[in-house]
Amino acid sequence: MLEKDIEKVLITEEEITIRSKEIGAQLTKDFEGKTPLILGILRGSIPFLAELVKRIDIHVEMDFMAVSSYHGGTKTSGEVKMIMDLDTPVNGRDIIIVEDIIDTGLTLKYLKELLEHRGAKVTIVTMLDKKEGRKVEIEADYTGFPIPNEFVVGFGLDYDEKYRNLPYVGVLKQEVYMG
Ligand SMILES: O=P(O)(O)OC[C@H]1O[C@H](OP(=O)(O)OP(=O)(O)O)[C@H](O)[C@@H]1O
Ligand code: HPA
Repeated sequence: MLEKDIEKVLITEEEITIRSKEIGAQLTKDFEGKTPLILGILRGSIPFLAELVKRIDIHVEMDFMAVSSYHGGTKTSGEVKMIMDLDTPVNGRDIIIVEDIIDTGLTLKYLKELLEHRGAKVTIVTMLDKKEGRKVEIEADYTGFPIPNEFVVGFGLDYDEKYRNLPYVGVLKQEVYMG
């Protein structure tokens, strides 16, 4: 049903599962002896976060923040808005931010600076990295997949709040944007 709107699949469900296991194993090693706070950024990160946390074999805590830099469609507004903040102190904590994608970098730069300002030690994990989209300098510590400069949907990523529930990452057919 939804598949009819997809031009091409960029990353399959199986590839995401395999990569999540690899990153989870790496985080398990790198954070051994610590209890990091896994911080999911709503809403897009949820499917990837769910894959990833199952592969981390140390104690973690989980929390969520919601910010928004997109007002629907495929264009960024250039400004990041806080929608839902943490209500616990993070001073001195190891925080692992989990994101679905870094594109312009605006969202993560804002979040990283905010949390560091509050005294946290911030590590960034992203499922996708669209390097050509960058407007500000920010790098992930762990990346699932680099992707080309195309608008993608699926596995959490939306177009106008739709397609988040696709079990893979893909590119929409042009006619979908034309309505
Ligand atoms: O690097 P950037 O250009 O800032 O883009 C990345 C951010 O944009 C999307 O979120 P969005 O604000 O659309 O919210 P959502 O997760 O609810 O879709 C995505 O989930 C990232 O959080
Ligand atoms: O390519 C994208 N797709 C969906 N949401 C996004 N937010 C930033 N880049 C993207």
